[in-house]
Amino acid sequence: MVLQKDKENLKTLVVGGGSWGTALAILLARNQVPTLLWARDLAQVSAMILTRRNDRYLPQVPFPPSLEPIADLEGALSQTRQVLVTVPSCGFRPILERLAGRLSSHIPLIWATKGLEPGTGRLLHEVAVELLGSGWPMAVMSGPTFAHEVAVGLPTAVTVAATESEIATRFARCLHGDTFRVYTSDDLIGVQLGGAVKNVLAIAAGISDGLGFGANTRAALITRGLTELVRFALAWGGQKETLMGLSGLGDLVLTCTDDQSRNRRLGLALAQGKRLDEALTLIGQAVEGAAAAKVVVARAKQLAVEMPIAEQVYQVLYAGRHPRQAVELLCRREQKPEYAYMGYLLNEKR
Ligand SMILES: NC(=O)C1=CN([C@@H]2O[C@H](COP(=O)(O)OP(=O)(O)OC[C@H]3O[C@@H](n4cnc5c(N)ncnc54)[C@H](OP(=O)(O)O)[C@@H]3O)[C@@H](O)[C@H]2O)C=CC1
Ligand SMILES: O=C(CO)COP(=O)(O)O
Repeated sequence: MVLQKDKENLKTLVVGGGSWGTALAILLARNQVPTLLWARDLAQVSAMILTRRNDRYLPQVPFPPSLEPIADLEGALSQTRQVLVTVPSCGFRPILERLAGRLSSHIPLIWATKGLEPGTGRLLHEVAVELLGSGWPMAVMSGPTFAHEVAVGLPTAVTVAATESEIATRFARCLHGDTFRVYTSDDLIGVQLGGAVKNVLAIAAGISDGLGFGANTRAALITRGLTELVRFALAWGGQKETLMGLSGLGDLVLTCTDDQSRNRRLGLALAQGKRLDEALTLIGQAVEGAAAAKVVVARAKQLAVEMPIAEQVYQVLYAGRHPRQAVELLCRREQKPEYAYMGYLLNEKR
């Protein structure tokens, strides 16, 4: 149990001043958790101190009094009781390399990043274990959460999975409030894979809608996408219940169906004939599914898991396949029983 007094003692450092880091810092501070928000760009930090908003990534949402933007990462670490990393997956290792050696061993590391390590395809907790050591208290939060909706206080629910239940419970209490609900879990693998793979599938949903296909197609993509996600996560050691929960199905539905999603918007732009680099520049924010498509497809091959939708997204992004042809190829796949993947759901060996 974390009392209000304890929350006030749980000064939290949010590392990453993008839309998600800012929304979470606002949420924590609104819950009376003293919160430091670090961004790598000094000019951005100075502007946030001056205007008490993040005009670059989350305009219109004022900072609560207990939120303090900060430019000195090392100085911030010396004051903090827990660290929440919110940079995109490409920045995860570099940030942890800066934190390692400066972070005291009892300070939990939590991240809200959704992705695998670009290049290696490793889970982010594997990167964290490599850099901080295996006994380090760590947790990941994930779920259906658009930053703006969280920042303005619309009701939202997430999952926090941790190496120790006490870490998850303590962090959950810091986030928990009238409009924010946190469920805890011990399935770090499942929670991370849900967040990483849904981004790839949201690109597929965007492509489908951008091509003018209908609600039937979108529902089929989400459902068959979930099948791929479950197969992949079970083969990796995740738990099926996790994939049916907020960090799996919940986030998949959210991201595939609403244009607040940057991954979905990437798919829409590709379907309209934009090149990948053009579309990414236009969106101008983290689009994790673009990097995730590469490593998810490579990992699926290693694990001998079929992921036809992710494979087609990869082909459109990196092999010049026309989006319309990708959809045709998916439809023309050999006929099979819907539950051919049931062995995975029952945790049977293939
Ligand atoms: N936005 C959302 O609704 C949600 C996002 N997420 C996840 O959160 C993560 C961050 O996304 P989000 O905040 O939306 O992204 P944004 O594009 O809004 O912001 C990215 C932020 O990360 C910073 N950054 C980028 N690379 C590095 C790096 N190498 N080192 C330090 N900082 C870096 C950027 O700094 P600069 O401005 O200087 O480039 C910027 O502050 C992603 O994994 C995303 O999937 C999860 C749930 C919801
Ligand atoms: O993760 C998110 C919602 O849960 C944000 O989705 P996008 O990164 O696609 O914008």
